[in-house]
Amino acid sequence: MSALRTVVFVTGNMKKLDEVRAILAGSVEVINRKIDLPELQGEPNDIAREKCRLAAAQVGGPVITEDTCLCFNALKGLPGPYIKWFLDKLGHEGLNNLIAAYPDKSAYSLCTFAYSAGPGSEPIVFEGRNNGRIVPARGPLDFGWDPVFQPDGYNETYAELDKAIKNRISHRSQALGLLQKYFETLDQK
Ligand SMILES: O=c1[nH]c(=O)c2ncn([C@@H]3O[C@H](COP(=O)(O)OP(=O)(O)OP(=O)(O)O)[C@@H](O)[C@H]3O)c2[nH]1
Ligand SMILES: [Mg+2]
Repeated sequence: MSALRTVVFVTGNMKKLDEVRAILAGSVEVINRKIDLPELQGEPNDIAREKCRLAAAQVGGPVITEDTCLCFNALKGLPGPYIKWFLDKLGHEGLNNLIAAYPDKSAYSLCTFAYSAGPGSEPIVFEGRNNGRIVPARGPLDFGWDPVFQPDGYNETYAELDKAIKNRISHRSQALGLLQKYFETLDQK
């Protein structure tokens, strides 16, 4: 049996790390470097690539990074990559209030993983997206905006869903599925 691939995941967010480890369990071993990387402003894809370039330079080897957005359709995709600061300042109720004047409560969670083979090596990105809607907070409050995001096809918010179900359907697991496929192509070379 071949040894598990090992990757360094640069993130300051231990909740992300837990989910990534759970989703990749048995296929990839994830080592964490806890660096809160500066983030460029702009489109999610560009933010994800730049974050990965910085991470590869700091670590001096192959890395993955991840950037998560929560996008409200009524606001044409905002707060998007700025959700961390909106959540921090406004809280769950404030996120609901942002779209109170709009009948459209639909939203999507977007996760962009980026992989760089090392310093100077152009990052490759893998995107996962899950559609849903913004609801008043329900469920445990231990991870970000999970209590206000209800994925399509479910009566529960991400926070209320069993962790195994969230990890099967989430933005994060879809993006990681693509990353895993990419790693498989590398293994075949
Ligand atoms: O309820 C949630 N369910 C999720 O599945 C999820 N994934 C990320 N987040 C939050 O959304 C912002 C993204 O910002 P972000 O991508 O810059 O992350 P971060 O700064 O925390 O870590 P990192 O940039 O060091 O990796 C941060 O507030 C994260 O806590 C989530 N909240
Ligand atoms: Mg961040």
